[in-house]
Amino acid sequence: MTSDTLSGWTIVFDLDGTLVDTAPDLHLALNHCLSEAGFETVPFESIRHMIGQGAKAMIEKGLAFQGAALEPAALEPLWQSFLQYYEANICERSAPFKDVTRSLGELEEMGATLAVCTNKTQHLAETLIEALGLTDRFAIICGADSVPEKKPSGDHILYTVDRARGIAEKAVMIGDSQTDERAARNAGLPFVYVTFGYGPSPDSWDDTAFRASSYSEVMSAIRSIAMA
Ligand SMILES: O=C(O)COP(=O)(O)O
Ligand SMILES: [Mg+2]
Repeated sequence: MTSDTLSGWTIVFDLDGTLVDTAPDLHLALNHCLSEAGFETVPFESIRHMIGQGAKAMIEKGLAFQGAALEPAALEPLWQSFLQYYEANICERSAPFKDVTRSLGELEEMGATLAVCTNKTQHLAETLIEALGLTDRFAIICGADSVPEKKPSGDHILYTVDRARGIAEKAVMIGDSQTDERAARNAGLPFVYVTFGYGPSPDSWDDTAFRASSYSEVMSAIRSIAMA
């Protein structure tokens, strides 16, 4: 591939489970807020299925895991406690997945613009990416609270592409969950599903969806999309 193969292309990445393995730190923060409020903690193996729709949804799933539920107002203090703990301990054990840093560099060399579209809050997403030294890689980081409707709304992705000064016709979404796949479909973007994240895997596949079990497969998928 020539060095400008991806010129004009915007590659949009989900954050948790796609760029960064955040499960260990999210697990500690979730258990902190649950136990502080007098609930049981949840085992690490269960956390993967609770990530992907934002922190509030994760806390609700942590409660449901033990047969509990709270009204929105009663959930608020747990959410605040989660946010406070997580912000202070956001990058204790979190790390980019294998080959992420190298692949981002290669995409940049090929002329692509890189962006993050995440259901994390804007502040937490920026804090994590900064802690990992990756801020300069991205034209834009677009958190759930910086758009009117978060993923699975396609608008979250389209807004991200627009703010990265890209165009939807030359954009790809990379993500680890059904939420990402639905958002990509709603936005009309090709989608690359990474199998090493937290899932759940998409419930529908068409010819615009690719499956990648490593960053080298992510790179191949992006190449075939751009060359189609
Ligand atoms: O924090 C979450 O639950 C989701 O974040 P993601 O959209 O980056 O996967
Ligand atoms: Mg994710």
